[in-house]
Amino acid sequence: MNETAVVVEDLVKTFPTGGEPLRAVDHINFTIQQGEVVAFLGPNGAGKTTTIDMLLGITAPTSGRVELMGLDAEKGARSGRVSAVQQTRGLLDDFTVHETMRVVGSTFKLPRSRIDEQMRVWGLEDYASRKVRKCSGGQQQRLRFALAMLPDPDLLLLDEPTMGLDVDGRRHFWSQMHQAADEGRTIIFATHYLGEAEEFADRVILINHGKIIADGPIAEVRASVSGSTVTAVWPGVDAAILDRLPHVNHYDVKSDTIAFTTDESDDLVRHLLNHTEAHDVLVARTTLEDAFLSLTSESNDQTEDAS
Ligand SMILES: Nc1ncnc2c1ncn2[C@@H]1O[C@H](COP(=O)(O)OP(=O)(O)OP(=O)(O)O)[C@@H](O)[C@H]1O
Repeated sequence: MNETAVVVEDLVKTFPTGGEPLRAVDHINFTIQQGEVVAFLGPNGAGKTTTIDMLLGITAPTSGRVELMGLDAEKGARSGRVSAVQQTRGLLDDFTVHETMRVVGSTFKLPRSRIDEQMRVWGLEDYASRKVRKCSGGQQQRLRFALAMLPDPDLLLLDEPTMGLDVDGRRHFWSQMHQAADEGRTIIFATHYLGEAEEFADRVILINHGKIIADGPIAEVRASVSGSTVTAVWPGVDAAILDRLPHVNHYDVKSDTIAFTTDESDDLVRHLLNHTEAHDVLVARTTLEDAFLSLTSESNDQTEDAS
């Protein structure tokens, strides 16, 4: 059964500024099927949080439509089928950890056993009676995860979920999310950590300046930035020589090392070693990070050209 979890149609959000309104989300469209794990990637200010806030019904779209599990955003959030972990919101400072869990559990009429289980799963028992404001950032984040999982949601929306977590916390979080995904839940997360997207997501939606600039399986997005990176040590090489090299799409000079992107790495390596002074030549396949940098810089160029 492949139910549609999320539909986003021609979604726009503009914010007033002193002058020209700021279009934080600019006519985006996507559909996510139940059971997909999707990473929203994008540089600071790309529009990831604004998009997630519209999915959650926290921010009203300027125009366009959002549907979650067949419900509009607000009803989706109220139903308990959709849960969120957000960067800063969602906790009351003067409640203890256990009280917070109980209050949220009672709004969904959950049995005590479910609350105890999630306290255990997220390692909250050791500081159950601590006030939220006295918990560390990582402990508060664990509480947010426990609260999000409490109603056994079908869809999880996570805005930079592992920010501020130590290595153990991060590992524990992702192992729980792996389990949640294996159970067929849909997971959408915004992240700056390309490694997390690469390791965990089936699909990546790359956002820049409020627009989707790539959407697809990680391997496809990586491959859309064609070819490989070839690096070589070549002290004092002239730009005029680099400009004339065959088989090169693009190059960057960092002191004595030149990084080339190419679709024909074998031919380029052969040329460099046989016909030039370059040495210590290395070939690496394009990483998601290369794709991310290349696609965002292309879209920055287009935005500059348009303005
Ligand atoms: N309430 C608001 N009022 C005015 N501008 C806003 C508001 N919220 C966000 N913006 C602007 O909208 C743009 C997108 O912001 P958003 O927080 O969605 O980006 P992001 O991709 O989540 O960034 P980050 O990775 O830094 O968290 C930014 O330019 C931001 O300054």
